[in-house]
Amino acid sequence: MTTFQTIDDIEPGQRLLVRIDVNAPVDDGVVQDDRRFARHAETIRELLTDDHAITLLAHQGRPGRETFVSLAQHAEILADHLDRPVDFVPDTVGEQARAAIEDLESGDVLLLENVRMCDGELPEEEPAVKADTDLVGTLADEFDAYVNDAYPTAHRSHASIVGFPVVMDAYAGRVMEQEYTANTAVRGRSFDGPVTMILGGTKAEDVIPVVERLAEEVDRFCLGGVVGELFLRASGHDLGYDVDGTELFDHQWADHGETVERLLSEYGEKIALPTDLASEGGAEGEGEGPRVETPVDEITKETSYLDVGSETIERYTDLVAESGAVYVKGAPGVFEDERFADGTVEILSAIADADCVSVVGGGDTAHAIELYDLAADDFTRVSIAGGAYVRALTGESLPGIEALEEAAR
Ligand SMILES: Nc1ncnc2c1ncn2[C@@H]1O[C@H](COP(=O)(O)OP(=O)(O)O)[C@@H](O)[C@H]1O
Ligand SMILES: O=C(OP(=O)(O)O)[C@H](O)COP(=O)(O)O
Repeated sequence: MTTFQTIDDIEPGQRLLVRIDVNAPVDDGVVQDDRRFARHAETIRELLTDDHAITLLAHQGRPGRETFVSLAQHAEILADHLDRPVDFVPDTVGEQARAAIEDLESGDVLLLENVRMCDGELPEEEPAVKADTDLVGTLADEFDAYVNDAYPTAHRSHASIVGFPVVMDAYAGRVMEQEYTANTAVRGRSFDGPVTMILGGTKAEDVIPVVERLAEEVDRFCLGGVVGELFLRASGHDLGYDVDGTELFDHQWADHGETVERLLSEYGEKIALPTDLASEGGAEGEGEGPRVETPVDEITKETSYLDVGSETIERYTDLVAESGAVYVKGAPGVFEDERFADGTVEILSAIADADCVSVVGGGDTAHAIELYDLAADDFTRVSIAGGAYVRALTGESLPGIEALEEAAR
């Protein structure tokens, strides 16, 4: 039983603004198709059967990152999934966008430009503040109702997530409804065996609070990726520093280093850290060097480590094999590069083979399942969300859901 309205509650033939999340991996400027497109295509297809005119609003990356690109390619990928045209306009809130929206007829689908290119979208602020942005004020006038299908962004108090429900009728899309219900249901379940959580990826700030919030429910946390290196740094290793211009470690350490140190001292017995890591070998300038593994005790600050090593993989997969439930958020290594995919692929394969309840979350992590031909059916659930899914596990409320609930009241 949901406490918000869904697309079942919308009268046919409306002009809808639909927020989706097709934030996808980008490889050398090329946007990669992933499960998010397929899932949102299902919602859009369902809306089209009710003769709505649909304008899609979405984001990609964050300003300053390589993944911060236009949504032109996203429109093409969506069109392939829908097997019908999806128009794209390189504007979100200006005259060009408004003209394209006004031209829309029932059964048309239009995608607006990356909403994170608009002032007012990104800083996380209260819904009333976000409702007061030019973005919300201008676009709200063009539509009969707002649909939020962007579950993977439901944990962000951004204008396109929490602003529109303040000023117009707001409904949850199918992805939002199904992901929210399924992820919330995992919380509080009891399992036949220890609960293991694999934590990795780059967004350490989304993952660090999970250790404390789930310390009661989870028996052991197996860390990898950037978050693993930050915990190794806290435990006194010469690791977890930005090298070669990366911007992954030092700012997250500055913001969360003290928390990581405290978590390690309070929950250390539950936290498994890598004992070896993999990096690129070979002399500088030689091109793609081979994978080289180094025990963490011999590691130096000057090298970028891109995967957990074989000894760590064996420890983690042994823990997985004896688990009653395994949750995953974030990849243990840079699996997009085959040399550094062992940790991610072997740990995911061990979970797929284990006789346990398994939930894998995170846009990038879920992408690894497709990239390496693992069967999604071998997992109990593959969520298209990362940060939002772990918050659902911890019982923390999601601003995007709260906004829909408030609109329903
Ligand atoms: N040691 C590492 N250094 C840099 N990037 C890493 C490392 N380990 C994993 N990653 C990257 O983390 C990404 C996933 O991070 P994140 O966005 O936090 O997870 P998700 O999207 O699954 O929620 C992967 O694409 C992977 O390349
Ligand atoms: O991909 C996303 O989150 P995820 O990496 O937690 O799955 C969402 O699109 C949110 O993006 P953000 O973490 O840049 O706000």
